[in-house]
Formats: sequence, C-alpha cells, structure tokens
Amino acid sequence: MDSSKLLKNVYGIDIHFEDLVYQVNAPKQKEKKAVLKGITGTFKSGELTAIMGPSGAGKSSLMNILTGLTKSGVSGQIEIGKARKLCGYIMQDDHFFPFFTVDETMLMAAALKIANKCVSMKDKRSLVDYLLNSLKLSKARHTRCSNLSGGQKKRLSIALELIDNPAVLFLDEPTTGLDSSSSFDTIQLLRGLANEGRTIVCTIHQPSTNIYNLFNLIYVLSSGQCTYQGSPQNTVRFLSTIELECPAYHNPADFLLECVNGDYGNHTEALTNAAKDDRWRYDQQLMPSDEESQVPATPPTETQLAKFNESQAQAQSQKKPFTKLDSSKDLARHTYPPAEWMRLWLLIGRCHLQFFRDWTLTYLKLGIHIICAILIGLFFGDSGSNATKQISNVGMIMIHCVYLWYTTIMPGILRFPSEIAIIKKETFNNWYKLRTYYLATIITSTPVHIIFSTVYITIGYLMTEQPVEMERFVKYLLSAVVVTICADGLGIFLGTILNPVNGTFVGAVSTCFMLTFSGFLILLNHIPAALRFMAFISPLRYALENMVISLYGNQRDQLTCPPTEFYCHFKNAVTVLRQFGMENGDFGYNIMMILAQIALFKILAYFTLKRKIKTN
Ligand SMILES: Nc1ncnc2c1ncn2[C@@H]1O[C@H](COP(=O)(O)OP(=O)(O)OP(=O)(O)O)[C@@H](O)[C@H]1O
Repeated sequence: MDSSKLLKNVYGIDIHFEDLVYQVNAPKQKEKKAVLKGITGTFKSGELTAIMGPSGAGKSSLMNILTGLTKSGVSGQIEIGKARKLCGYIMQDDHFFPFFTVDETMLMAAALKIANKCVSMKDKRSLVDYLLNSLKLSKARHTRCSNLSGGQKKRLSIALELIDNPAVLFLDEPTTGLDSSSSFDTIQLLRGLANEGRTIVCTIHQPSTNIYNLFNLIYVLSSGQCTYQGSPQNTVRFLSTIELECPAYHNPADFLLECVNGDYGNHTEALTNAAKDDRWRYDQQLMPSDEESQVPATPPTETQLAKFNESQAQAQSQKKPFTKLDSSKDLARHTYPPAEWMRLWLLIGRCHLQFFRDWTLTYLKLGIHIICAILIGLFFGDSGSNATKQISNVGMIMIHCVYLWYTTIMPGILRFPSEIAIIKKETFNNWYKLRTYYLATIITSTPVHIIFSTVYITIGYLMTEQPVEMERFVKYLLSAVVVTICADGLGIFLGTILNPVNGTFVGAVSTCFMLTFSGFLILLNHIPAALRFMAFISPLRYALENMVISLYGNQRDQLTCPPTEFYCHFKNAVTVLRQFGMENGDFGYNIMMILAQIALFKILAYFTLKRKIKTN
C-alpha cells in the first residue's frame, strides 16, 4: 500500500463553537471567574488557525475545551461531535520515553494506534519511513529520544500523532523554544498538513511576519473575549476600521497584540464588537471586484462573499481533496485501533524493553541488592543457628524487611510522576486506555520484584545459617516477596497523590511508623491498647511476624548453644516466639492481610492516577 495514500485520505471536519463560556472558582471570591466570556468562532477544515492573545487571555483554556480535556465549568455549543475521536492534541512540552529511539517510538505508536487487520506490519513500517522522511527525521531515526533537539522533538510529536491520520490536530504553542528557522519550518509543515484537508489549530505567541502570513485564520483572544477573527492579510485593514493605523514596516501581528494589550488606549470593546463580523476571514485579495463597495477598510460585502463562496465551491468540487465526515459509518472506515488485549501485550513488551534499557533499574539495583545482602550476611554471621544470637537474628529479619520495603517504596513514589506527562499524552490521544497501561506496569513489575527479593533473601538466608529446610525457606521468602510488592503499591499510591518531594517525605515518615509497630522495637503488648490498632495496619508487622514464625515455629529443633556458654535462653525456638509475643501468629492470616493491602493500594493508586491525569 502507498503510505502517502493512507495519510492523504483525510476527512474534513469543521469545528464551530458558539457562546462558549468557561467559568472557574476564584479563590476568596463568591462569584465564579469567567475565563471565556461567550466567544463564537469557526475553525475550518483545510485551514491552519492560530489562536493568539496576551498571556492569561484564555488561549489554552479554549484549546483544552475544544479537545475535550476541560469539561466542567463549560457552557455553550461546540460542534465537533464524533470527530473528537479523530483529534490529535500535541501539548506544549514534548515528552517521550528517553530510552527508545525515534524509529522504535514511531513503530510502537503505529502498533498501538492501528490494528494489523487494517494496515499490515509491513505497511506500518513504510508509513513510518514515509512520515520520518516527510518530517525530516530520517537522519535521527536511530537517535534516542532524550538526545533529540527541540525542533526534532516537536517534529517527532507531530509525526507520532499523524500516524493514524487525524482529521483535526491541536497544538499548544508548537514554536515555543524553537529558533526562528525551526519555527518557520514547523508552521510551514502544519500549513502543508492543513492543505491536505485537516483542521489544524495552534496557539502561538508573537509570530514573525513570515510565520504570521502562513496562517489561514487568526483568532485573537483578550480577557476571554474574541478581539479579531480574520485572515492575517486583513489585520491592518480590520484595525484601521477602529482607527488603529499600523505604522509602515511594523509586523501586523505585533501591532495587533499591542492594540489588544491596550498600548494605544483601551479599545477592547470596539475590537470585540468589530470582531463579531467573521467576514474578515476571507482574504480581500481573493475577492471578486464589486463596484458598489470599493472602500479599502471593510470586510467583503455580501455580494462579494456570495461570489467568492460560489467560486470556492466550484474549485472544491473539481479538486475534491478531502471527504466531509458526515456519519459514524465514515468514522468506521478510518484506520481503526487494535483490540485492547493486543495493546496490553504491546505495552508489556514496551515496559520490559524500557526496564532492560534503564541500567539503573536493573543491573545497578540488582548489584546493590547482592552487595547489601552479602554485607548483612557478613555482619550477622551464624546468627541463624547460634542460640546466643537470637535477638540479633530477629533484628536481621527486621533489617531484611525494612531494606526491601525502603528500596521498593522510593522508586514506586518517583515512578509515575516522571511518566505522567507521557501517559497523559498517550491516553488522551487514544493510544490505549489508562487501565491497560496500568495493568501492563503491574504485570511487568511484579516478576521483577519477585526476582530481586528472591536474590536478596536467598543470599542473606544462606549466609546467616538459617535452617536448611525448604518449607521454612519458601515461607520466609514468600513473606519477603509480598511485603516488597506491598511497598511498591503504597509507593505508587503516594506518587500519584503527592509530588515527589512530599511523596518521599510521607513515604519515609510512614515507613518509620510501620517500623515502630513492626513488633520488634516495641512489643505489641507493650503498646497502649488504644493505639494497638496502628500495629494492625502495618504490613511490616505482618511480614516480620511471618518471617519469625517461618524460622522458629512449627516445632523447630533446638538451636546450637556454644560450649563456652553456661546457659542459652533461646535454645528452644519457641522461646523466641514467646519473647516477641508471636507464639500465636497465623502465617496464612498474615499473608492475607498483606495481600489485602496490596489490592487496596493498587486499586487506590489506579483511581488517583486517573484523577491526576485528568487534572494535571
Ligand atoms: N482551572 C482554573 N482555575 C483557576 N483559574 C484558571 C483555571 N484555568 C484557567 N484559569 C485562569 O484563566 C486565565 C486564562 O488561562 P489560560 O491558561 O487559558 O491563558 P493563556 O492565554 O493560555 O495564557 P498563556 O499564554 O500564559 O499560556 C488565567 O488567568 C488563568 O489563571
């Protein structure tokens, strides 16, 4: 299949909004603050539209409303309908997984966005090649995303969203951070995409004259009101209708913004009234001559407009560059996504690859686990079999629990904050559902926790001469593994409700409390009855109790009392259990309690992550 054909078949979608009001709660004020005050406008297919205006004018708010990112506090009419599914939103900052190359990122996006039944893998490959060529990214195809320049990142963001050929593309400040030549290239590229029939809308700050003239429509906002909607070429004429004369050799875009900012007096009301006339969007130079009206500073007359529309319609029917999207049947004909289970499979693959590429997550962490396990083993020596060292041995068990807990909760806290911008972009642009991604991360991270804690515990267990009995070892290991997974769940939960600084602080404080109530530092029956419930919510308590009863319970043989000792208080294993008030400990119950907490944390983390993605 010819890749360019896949991209040329664009459905034309016009976006129309009327009396759009957006209100937000203003702090310390009874009344709501109106960010958008009843604006009306039309962004047409085949056109490149710029939303401009001073900072705080409401540009991003309008964009977020049109894309569907903001829903509450919005009233008025928006006609975009089923086409929302065919929209791509390129946010201001470009976020990618740093360990993948441009090629891998593109191929993964193609696999996630388009079903194999719809476009074969071979065609997806050539589609990716075609897009990389068109966006001048071929030379960077084997470069990791973290090493791309600002302009390349922006082009990659555009290429990624073009894969499933969206009919509408929204871009938030696509030229921010780019030099003038890259900015021009980017806007020229967008103009080319619009010419193919797409509706392209972007916000922009202070464009140069060259860039300004590339747009088909300029939509200016000032304090939530529309102060100009027209072609760039009509700007000077429009302003002169309210006696604002643009000096010669002055950039019309700059002059327009200066007028809107009030640099030449307060003309907001006059501008808002004049901007209601949307005929300024028609380029005067394209208008047929009309003897009745030759006044230069006016929008086209009705007669001119009728003639113009007629000639445009004729040209359109001859060229027929794109089909108008009328029904949901048309939507189905568009490239369709793979089934969600297939996306799950792809995301599991991506998470695995990411895990192996990030050496700090794999080799470094595994190496540190091994070194620490050996060091702790050397410190405690024969504590597992020597009856005189049993208090130290229980202390070592606690160290194992706390080590696994701490080294898991902290990366858990930091994991999602670093990925949230990417997840937000990808879920919003329909690459996959959040629950699919979340499930993929659980499926990928769980075996990793199992392997890492198994390596750590096995070394520690063998070096400290714990009983060589399979059942005791398996129970001991199982308790360590579940508490590690529980730490990951709590870490992710904290990472999705708090920022990294507060998250690490709360994580550290909560660990201290859990440690206090683990049953070693203060015995359970020494805690005041009213506060004892705290111990029952500490996963570390359940894990420690389980690890202790695995080693000392179930009628263990007597421990070795060195011949140099006259009396060994902990010669009988049950004495250790009694000493720590764990003689009635129930292994199954403890495991169930930790599993219940894992489920609780993981479910809560899903909903907090969902909330965070919506509000961020
Ligand atoms: N959820 C919200 N709660 C409170 N105020 C809000 C909210 N969303 C937007 N605003 C306010 O509305 C105004 C417009 O914000 P918006 O981000 O749309 O401006 P903008 O034109 O995109 O600005 P900039 O060019 O600086 O990005 C600002 O004063 C902003 O503080």
